Amino acid sequence: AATAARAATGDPAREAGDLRAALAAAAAEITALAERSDGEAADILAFQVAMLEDAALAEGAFHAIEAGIPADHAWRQALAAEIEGYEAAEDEYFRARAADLVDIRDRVLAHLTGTAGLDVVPRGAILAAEDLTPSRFLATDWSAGGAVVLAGGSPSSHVAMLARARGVPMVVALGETPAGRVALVDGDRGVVVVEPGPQTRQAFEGRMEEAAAAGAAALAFRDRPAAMADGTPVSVLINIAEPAELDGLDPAICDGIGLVRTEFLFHAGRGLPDEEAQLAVYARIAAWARGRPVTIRTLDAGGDKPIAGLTVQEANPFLGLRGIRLSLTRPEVFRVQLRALARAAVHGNVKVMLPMVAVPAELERAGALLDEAVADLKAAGLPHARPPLGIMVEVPAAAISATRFPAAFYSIGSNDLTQYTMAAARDLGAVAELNDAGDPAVLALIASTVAAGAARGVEVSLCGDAGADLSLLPKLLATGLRAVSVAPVAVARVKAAIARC
Ligand SMILES: C=C(OP(=O)(O)O)C(=O)O
Repeated sequence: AATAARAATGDPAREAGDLRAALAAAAAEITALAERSDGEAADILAFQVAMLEDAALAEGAFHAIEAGIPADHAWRQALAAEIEGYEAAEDEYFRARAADLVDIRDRVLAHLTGTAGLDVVPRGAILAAEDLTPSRFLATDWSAGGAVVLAGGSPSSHVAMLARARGVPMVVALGETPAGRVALVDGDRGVVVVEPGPQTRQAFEGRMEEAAAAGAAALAFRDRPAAMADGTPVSVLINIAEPAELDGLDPAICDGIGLVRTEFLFHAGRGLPDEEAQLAVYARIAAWARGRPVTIRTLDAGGDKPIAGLTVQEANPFLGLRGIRLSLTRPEVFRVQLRALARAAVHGNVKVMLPMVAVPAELERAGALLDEAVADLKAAGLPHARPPLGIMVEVPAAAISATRFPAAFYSIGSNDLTQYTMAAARDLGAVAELNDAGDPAVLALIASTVAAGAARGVEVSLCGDAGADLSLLPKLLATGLRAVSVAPVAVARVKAAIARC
């Protein structure tokens, strides 16, 4: 939130009004939080509300606005001076208040820049909870840092995957959380140290420095094409779950986008997105890649990804009406997405991918609907192209007999393929050990999919989290796999690991 851009109105009266509204909204938000808190947390929040309601805090900002400075800049400048003052204080109590001011600054900025509604996790804070939904995670601004510890959950759940993609340290299935206490979160080892002593802190800081150094060394690989030790090229693509992940990212670091999860469009809480709204997003993503392939997955709702107005409650949601099954039962919704994708195809190298395909008839029916959408667009004179149609291989039935599917490409969804092969739900900590993508049974299905791709002469990539598991990469490449799609933050270290294979 502290860095989001805002378009200034150029009118000091409106800018002042916007700042007043943002101050009031932030105060109301913190008051509501304080009402749900107790102890020290409630005291800190009450202090923040008092600061916000003190007219002196924003006085400098309102003067700057009168002089023509936009509201967000004026507020940032005014707070910078205050924060500096507190940071320089002799008294430890006052120094500690600087963090509260940073929190207040960011909340008000979130309202000014339209990212309000996002919870801002302050620097160094750990979110402790029983569990966390993917949409709640996405509604939180992690740009300042922060970590998550969960009493429940599982390392292969969607929320864990989102945290990995954004580099947010998360430890799950703790049984209980250290709420309200000081802790160190070690996401690499899955360890939380509560009330660490000075030696533990020092050792931890040393490891953080080492990790930063290893990350810096891997960075040298990020901008080059990936190749194994003997020079064999390997494609490294990226996965994204929302277009904001592309902001500031250079497409030259990857060979394209191997997976765009489109669920974010349907989570916005404004009903199902229409064709124009979808087209705008897909076209933007396609154009970003500058000619590189962009594989957009059709809606993969259901399972642990419920969508209001679309999915239904089921006893076994992972085995139910999800992915392509749901799209085929709601053709009026599916058609809108297919039309938007065909229209976006003129903006770049778009490929369309179907999730949860179990039988060839699903691919055939989706292909017929895509053909219909293309014919309608042609009749309406709208620019379009027919994108190649491929499938996710994530149901064992498809992996065992992939050659039966006349798909333009295969993309192995190792997260779901693992849960279905091992019969171990990806969101359940109790069976997390069984949910192992490196199990020989899962690797055998990956190898058979790679062989099917070779037999049919179509591309095979892997877009599940296994692709970024450095200890698993050598085994994946040993199956003949030559394309992986990983979170943007993982590109450098995956390329570095491929070079060691
Ligand atoms: C990439 C995958 O899809 P998702 O994690 O979005 O279900 C997968 O199952 O491996």
